[in-house]
Amino acid sequence: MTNLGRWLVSSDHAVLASEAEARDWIADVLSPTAEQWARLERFAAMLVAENARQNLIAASTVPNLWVRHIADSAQLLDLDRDGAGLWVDLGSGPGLPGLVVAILSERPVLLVESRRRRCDFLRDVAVELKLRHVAVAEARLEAVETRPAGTISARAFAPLDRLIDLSARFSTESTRWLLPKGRNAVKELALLPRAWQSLFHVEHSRTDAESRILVGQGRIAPKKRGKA
Ligand SMILES: C[S@@+](CC[C@H](N)C(=O)[O-])C[C@H]1O[C@@H](n2cnc3c(N)ncnc32)[C@H](O)[C@@H]1O
Repeated sequence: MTNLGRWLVSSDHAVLASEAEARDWIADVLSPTAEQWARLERFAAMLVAENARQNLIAASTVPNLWVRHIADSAQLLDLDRDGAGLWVDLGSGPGLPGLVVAILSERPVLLVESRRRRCDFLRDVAVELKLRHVAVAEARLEAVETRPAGTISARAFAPLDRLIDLSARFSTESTRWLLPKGRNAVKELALLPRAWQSLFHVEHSRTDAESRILVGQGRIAPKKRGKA
């Protein structure tokens, strides 16, 4: 670890450079069972097929699906090995990272997604892959009933201060925050209130040399709002 500004940053490591490397990394680090591999393959196939019907992932990323989406999601599990309790994935879209987490672990997972067609896909995958520990909240996050989250993840969901503000009510002292934030991670972190910043450190992404993942632990009090 090194210090970058006020934050501890994990050591740099080689990024996954090919689809084969992404698969090997998942196999080596997360040791999926044969059944989990089969589910992961089926999810990948369903995602590509559904992408022809609705815009779920950029077409340019399909040839690199395992690096850009599957391993990119799976790396969050590696950062949460001792995690427990409900995993809440905000703005799950096609289940990235939420469905990958559900396939590779037995953690109960709540996928929060406001768009109906995306929720239809999430439910179809959960039924087809018999992921009984997955629930889909088809709603805006703002309308989802508060419950304690063991882990909160959000990929490409909202600017950092907004996503934390919207989801703070789900956090407890033991909540782990896993927020892939691309190239602007440190900049976004620097804009947070100091009290929030201190809960986070910065990890390098395995899938993009420039991308970072904000990893935090603890309860964040939602901002106080005046009466409308
Ligand atoms: C850019 S997509 C990212 C999807 C997925 N996490 C990924 O990385 O591929 C953002 C998703 O968040 C959903 N979303 C945006 N605002 C939301 C809200 N307030 N509550 C629930 N879902 C929301 C959108 O419908 C969309 O599917």
